[in-house]
Amino acid sequence: MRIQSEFIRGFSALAELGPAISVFGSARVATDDPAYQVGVDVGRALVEEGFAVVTGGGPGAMEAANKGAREAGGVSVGLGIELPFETGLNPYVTTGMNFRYFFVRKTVFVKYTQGAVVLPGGVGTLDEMFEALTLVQTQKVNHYPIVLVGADFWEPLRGWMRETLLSRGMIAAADVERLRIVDGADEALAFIREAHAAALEADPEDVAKVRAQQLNDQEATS
Ligand SMILES: CC(C)=CCNc1ncnc2c1ncn2[C@@H]1O[C@H](COP(=O)(O)O)[C@@H](O)[C@H]1O
Repeated sequence: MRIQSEFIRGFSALAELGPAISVFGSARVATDDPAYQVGVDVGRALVEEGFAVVTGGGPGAMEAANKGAREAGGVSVGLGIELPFETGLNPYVTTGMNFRYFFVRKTVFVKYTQGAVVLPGGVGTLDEMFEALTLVQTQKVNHYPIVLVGADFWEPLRGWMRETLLSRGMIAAADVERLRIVDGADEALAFIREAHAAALEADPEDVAKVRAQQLNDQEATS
């Protein structure tokens, strides 16, 4: 019951959200780390392109993206998680809620956004990135660009996916190529823009359908 009500709360909180992009990344990046500034730039660039920014609402890269989004006057969403060591939502979140369950929260990230920008991070970031990739690979989610920012950080992972996963037949070449690696906010935005435009072209009613689906879900669960 608790799980169900958390899904409902999450769906209701974001039902009216327009086009949005998730930003995942390390909770541990310090504000003076250059990676923090990349997060700020990503948040700002997404808002300037017309997207709401959705993060885990915590510190580090999440805070950076929320800061950029908020400072650009956009919708800055934080889907927080209740943890034993309470950190709370960062101060740049304009729309926030806290989840008890990571898996509910992960569903909400992918369901209510049209793509993901992934900044360098640890297991939490990898979990979110692979969740999104699994849903795309299995076509549970379509037209969902995933862009990894920071070639030096991400190339070794993609290399391992090619050399080990692909060569042993555990993954398709297309799945590896789905992960676009870029450097910096401008390149990340260019890819998201291109992918979003392609999605709209493939299905011009895409955004409208996403909206309608969200409203249906909300009605079905209320
Ligand atoms: C300093 C610290 C560990 C704070 C934890 N506070 C957190 N607050 C919100 N989301 C989080 C937190 N830790 C991990 N996550 C989730 O996992 C990702 C970061 O995990 P990591 O630091 O890469 O592995 C984020 O995208 C976020 O969605």
